[in-house]
Amino acid sequence: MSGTESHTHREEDYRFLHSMLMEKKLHLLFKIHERLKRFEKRSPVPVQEHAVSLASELAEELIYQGWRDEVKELVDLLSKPHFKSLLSVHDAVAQRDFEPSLPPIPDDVLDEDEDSVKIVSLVKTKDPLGATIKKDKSTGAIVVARIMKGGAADKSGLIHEGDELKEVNGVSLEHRKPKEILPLLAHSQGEVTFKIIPASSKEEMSTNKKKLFMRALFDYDPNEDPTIPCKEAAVAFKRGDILQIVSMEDDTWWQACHLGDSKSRAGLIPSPNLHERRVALQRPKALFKPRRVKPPGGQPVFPVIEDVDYGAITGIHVAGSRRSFRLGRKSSWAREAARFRRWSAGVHRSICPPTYIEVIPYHRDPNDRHRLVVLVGPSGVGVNELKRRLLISDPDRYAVTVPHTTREKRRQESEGVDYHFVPVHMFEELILNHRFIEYGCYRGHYYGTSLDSVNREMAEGKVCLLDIHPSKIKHVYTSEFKPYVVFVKPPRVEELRLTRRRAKFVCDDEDTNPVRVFSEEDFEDMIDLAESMYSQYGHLFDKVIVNGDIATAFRELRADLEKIDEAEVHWVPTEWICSSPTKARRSCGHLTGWI
Ligand SMILES: Nc1ncnc2c1ncn2[C@@H]1O[C@H](COP(=O)(O)OP(=O)(O)OP(=O)(O)O)[C@@H](O)[C@H]1O
Repeated sequence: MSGTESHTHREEDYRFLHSMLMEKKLHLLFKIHERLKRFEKRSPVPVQEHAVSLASELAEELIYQGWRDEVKELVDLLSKPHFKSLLSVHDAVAQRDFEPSLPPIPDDVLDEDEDSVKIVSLVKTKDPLGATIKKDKSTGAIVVARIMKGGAADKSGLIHEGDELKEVNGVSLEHRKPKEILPLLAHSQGEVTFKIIPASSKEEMSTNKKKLFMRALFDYDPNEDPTIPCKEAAVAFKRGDILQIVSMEDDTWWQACHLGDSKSRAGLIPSPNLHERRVALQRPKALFKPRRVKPPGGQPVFPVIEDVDYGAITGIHVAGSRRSFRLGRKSSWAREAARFRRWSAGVHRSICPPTYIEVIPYHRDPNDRHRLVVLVGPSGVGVNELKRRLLISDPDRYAVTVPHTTREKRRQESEGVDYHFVPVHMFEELILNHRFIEYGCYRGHYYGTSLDSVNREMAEGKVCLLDIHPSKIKHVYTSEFKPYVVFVKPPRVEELRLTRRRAKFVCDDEDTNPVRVFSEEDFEDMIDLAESMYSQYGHLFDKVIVNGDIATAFRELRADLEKIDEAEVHWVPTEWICSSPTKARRSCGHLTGWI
């Protein structure tokens, strides 16, 4: 009370406070509180757990002690129902009988390499467990999506959001859909046993960087590297290999091992910084020296010409088929300019070369859309021919997009089959809204392949075959399309001569001879262009098919596409699946700039 005086100005307040603090009940409450606190500190354990039987034994004993008043009183006390109930509650608490009885953990439940697995048993009442589950898109695992406050799962404190469910009552949940699992839970009565990988242990794993994978975007051979600190400690790899990164602590040399080889010792690989520095130091080859060229009869211009190799009209399709007029258009002037483009591309690449891209496994659900198949290659190499053969081989499986155009519909053509015929203003609106993957203008008319046309085929459940210039891959390099990029490469010139003897291709309509055979120059251009495409965009290619003998190339392509479609795991860029960048991606932040 002395402490309160300065704060209480009014007499009545003071009196009220005084009477309250002097209240006997309040003092008793404090005493109880202190007792409980002391009691808690002692953490009492029951003296024994069978007070009920002890009391009845005692009562029996007492009977033989003769009926003295004290004995009689004690026997009366012990036989009172309230007292008996009190002892029985004591026993229940002492034996922790209020908790559900759980079955013993089966012996075979833990695999040796699953040391982070947790077995959780809950007693299920009629009420639901109070948790929702979902399938993790990237891993295919069943994970706890939400825990409802106050539900059985929440009260148990044993299941948490993000936990991966491996088994329910001994039934494996692998390859199961959430809707197949719910009945499993609904029908369980009494105890439900879960095998769980706790979310916390998964986080630990990722912070330990045990599960960080990168796809190599360049070839590395330690035997050719004079700067490697120790050749024996290095790991060789090829472009496209998946590496498990185990340490990024050193700025110059990372540590990694090949996918599936994690049990063996990790080795050194060049860090992105090191590889970039090295490439930047390499001087562009003298072979590709830029030259000023003059267009025929025109002003001398600096030869930066948009898409000379591909013509100014990339992306013209006739019902999804390319027209091969591009080679035919080439003049010696255009050829010279193309050479400059190759040189400048080489210089540009040497400034920011591709190094690694973080990837994660994507488990494709059979109900998911097929991946988009992108076919790229130099003009005339046979992309169209391969696409045609795929379509004929299985028209129910494969499809191509219907292009848009602003030109007049011809008599034999149908809307939505040969083209989507649209007015110019609509085409330009689609351009402004970035709805085209590729578009161009030819003889005063627009032609283009839209994202919507690809989506349409994919939504039909078809494997959509898209044939675009590699510079346009970036428009479909997203989780929505998950493109699988096939590069069709010409064989050596001798084989081209042999295989293309009878082949003809469609040239520019303005050409005197719109359908003509390949010339030596065409072969040279095709090989040159393939080389520059590979060096500039090779990091985006998932598969390279050499189109020498057409039947062999077609068989290889079809088998590869079937294999991809059936594959359980697809290693795809992490950013297609996860929205938040990991530490690793932050350290390779320039990766997104590559495409
Ligand atoms: N492996 C091959 N052997 C023989 N001829 C081939 C082979 N591949 C393609 N051809 C033929 O070469 C010509 C050009 O092929 P195609 O039209 O498929 O090329 P493309 O890559 O689609 O070129 P563009 O994009 O310029 O149309 C066609 O006559 C085609 O039948």
